[in-house]
Amino acid sequence: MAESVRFRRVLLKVSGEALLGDQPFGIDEKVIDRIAGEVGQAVDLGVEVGLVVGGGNIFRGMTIAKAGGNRVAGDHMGMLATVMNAIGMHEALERRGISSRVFSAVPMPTICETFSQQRAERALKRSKVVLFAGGTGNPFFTTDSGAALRAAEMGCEALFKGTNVDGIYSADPRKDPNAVRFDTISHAEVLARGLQVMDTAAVALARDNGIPLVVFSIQEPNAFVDILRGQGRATIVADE
Ligand SMILES: Nc1ncnc2c1ncn2[C@@H]1O[C@H](COP(=O)(O)OP(=O)(O)OP(=O)(O)O)[C@@H](O)[C@H]1O
Ligand SMILES: O=c1ccn([C@@H]2O[C@H](COP(=O)(O)O)[C@@H](O)[C@H]2O)c(=O)[nH]1
Repeated sequence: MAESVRFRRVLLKVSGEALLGDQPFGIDEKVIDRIAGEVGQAVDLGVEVGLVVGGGNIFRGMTIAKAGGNRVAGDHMGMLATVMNAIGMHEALERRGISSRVFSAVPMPTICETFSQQRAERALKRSKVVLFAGGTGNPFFTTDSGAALRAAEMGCEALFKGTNVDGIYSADPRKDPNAVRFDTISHAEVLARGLQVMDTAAVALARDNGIPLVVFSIQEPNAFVDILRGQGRATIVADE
């Protein structure tokens, strides 16, 4: 009999920064291989997995904007960074024999497929991991928003954010040693308190579509699968 899991279809957002490992830039092959393996375990549990990888290990548009440059051009570069990471993750999955497809919000047909909800749906139903690259395809957004958008479009039961911290705190735990961690919190409270672990647009989109958020440390080996099994450490964001 199939093992029971909390969700049957999820969107996993992995922050680009998490792929750095010990490096200052780019992708640590050991890290991406471990994450690919954990995604494969989720598929083996019968979970349909959509995957969004951020671009923070390569480029963020705000870097250019803060230096007085053109934000739109910077965001275009950031979106391309997310495509690079998606291709890297696709390779890592395929090396492990985990079938996956890359759909980009920005058409680049010689490199990967252009996003189509219908084709992504068919791929998920066939137990393929679906990588959503290029964020929303628009500047002034982030991959958190892209992940919330795809989670809504694909009818995901939860949006997992795998990041460098083990949940949502009352303040950024990397800056405030007195920050207090939440086990559960509502979307409304995350927004009202201005908690920055995910961007506001993403939290609002998840709230409006009744999608719970699960914030956990992707640095913690097996956390993703443990949480799917009803164990593991995470902050759950859900309506009261
Ligand atoms: N209230 C909070 N609770 C938890 N983390 C917070 C909070 N406020 C800010 N953060 C910070 O938010 C970060 C999460 O964002 P993350 O690094 O995953 O960025 P991202 O934009 O999603 O991904 P990328 O690295 O691809 O740009 C954490 O590392 C944490 O330091
Ligand atoms: O919809 C989107 C998604 C992303 N961007 C740009 O890409 C970078 C990297 O994404 P992160 O979410 O920060 O990892 C982001 O900083 C934006 O510059 C975008 O423009 N639109």
